[in-house]
Amino acid sequence: MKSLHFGAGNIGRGFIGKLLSDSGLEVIFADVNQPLLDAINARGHYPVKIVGTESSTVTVGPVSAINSTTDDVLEMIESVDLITTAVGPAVLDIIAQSIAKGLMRRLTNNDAPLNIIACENMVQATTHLKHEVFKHLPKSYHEQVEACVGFVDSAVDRIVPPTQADDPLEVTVETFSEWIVDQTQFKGAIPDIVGMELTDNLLAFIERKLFTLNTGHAATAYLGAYYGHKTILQAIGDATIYQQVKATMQESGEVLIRRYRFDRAVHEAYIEKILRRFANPYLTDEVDRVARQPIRKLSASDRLIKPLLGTIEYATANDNLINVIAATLLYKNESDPQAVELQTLLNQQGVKATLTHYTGLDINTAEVERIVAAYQQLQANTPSAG
Ligand SMILES: NC(=O)C1=CN([C@@H]2O[C@H](COP(=O)(O)OP(=O)(O)OC[C@H]3O[C@@H](n4cnc5c(N)ncnc54)[C@H](O)[C@@H]3O)[C@@H](O)[C@H]2O)C=CC1
Ligand SMILES: O=P(O)(O)OC[C@H]1O[C@](O)(CO)[C@@H](O)[C@@H]1O
Repeated sequence: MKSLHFGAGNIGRGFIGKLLSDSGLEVIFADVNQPLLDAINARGHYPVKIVGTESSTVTVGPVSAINSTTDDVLEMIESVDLITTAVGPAVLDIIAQSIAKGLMRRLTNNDAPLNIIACENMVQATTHLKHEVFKHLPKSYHEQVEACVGFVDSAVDRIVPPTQADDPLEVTVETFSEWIVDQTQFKGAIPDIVGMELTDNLLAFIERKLFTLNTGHAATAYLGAYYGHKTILQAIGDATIYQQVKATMQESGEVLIRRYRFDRAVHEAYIEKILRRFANPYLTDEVDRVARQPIRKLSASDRLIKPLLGTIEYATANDNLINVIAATLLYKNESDPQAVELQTLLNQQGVKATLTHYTGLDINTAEVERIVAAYQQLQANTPSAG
């Protein structure tokens, strides 16, 4: 079997590409980073360092790579058995056009089933990709694509920070990994991929990961930035932050327990495990990586506002979520375009208008007032640098 993976980055090489290769699939990466593509093709394999209490280095390959912006991708789509992505939610709309063109070429002479799995930190990312692909498909293709192409939603969980190694292909990953896919959305036989778990209740798993790992990680990052920490390890090692992160995850966890009837003790243990993952001393993860694109993370369907809306729905505690959202508004990073845009709007329109603009929260809700008050309190008590 042959698979095409869009995005030869941290997750692409460190997680999804590794699982596909470990399962015996021929892996072809599509990316826009030409030096990265050239390095992959020059060696045909790359090292993955797996770090935790037990650390090891494994070699992933044979692999090859093509440029995502060329017709090579269209040709590859004609013959592959599986497409996966890890490009970042915003890039899905870009690759959708290439996928649509590739499908049009494929379906003229190949109606074998093809499954597409977007592996992004985004709820139902593949369903979104499907809608974008269909925008670029003439209506005459819609029925055939619906019959032959599965767009499979997934939840992806492994912390993979940018490599610190001299070798640009080396990627360092934590021991933990979880890739869960919606088994009801496949067309044809479900590929047997080691580490790919099947479920018919994906939304519960997506929200469990988004509301626990990503919410907790965002809390660690934005509180870490506020208190002047550079790495996640430093931030989670700060007792003040640790307690607030844990309490935030418990608030978002209460929503999951009520919504999906999760076992309370099991979920508490899941939170504790994620806190230990954040404190992995072998993983060098930057606050700025986890805090990247704060506007995306303040959106209504993402890791901060979606759980907050759940606390409103179930009338449960949310003081810590409120405080983390306020800390997010204080996040500054001149090299992150979304962080710059956020601060610009705050300076131009003030907190309340900026908050409601990006989060979609109703300006008249008590939570908006409370976030503004928390923002002002944090601003007044900003820790001195150094
Ligand atoms: N890094 C992590 O720990 C985790 C990340 N994720 C998610 O995985 C996705 C990727 O994240 P990372 O691997 O960390 O990012 P990354 O920045 O390391 O990798 C993204 C890759 O996509 C490539 N790319 C950009 N535009 C492209 C295009 N048009 N066609 C093909 N490739 C293109 C980039 O050159 C880069 O190599 C994101 O949705 C992220 O939220 C999910 C779980 C863990
Ligand atoms: O990739 P994003 O959505 O910008 O945020 C990084 C998040 O992804 C992860 O890498 C894993 O989901 C976490 O480390 C972090 O919460």
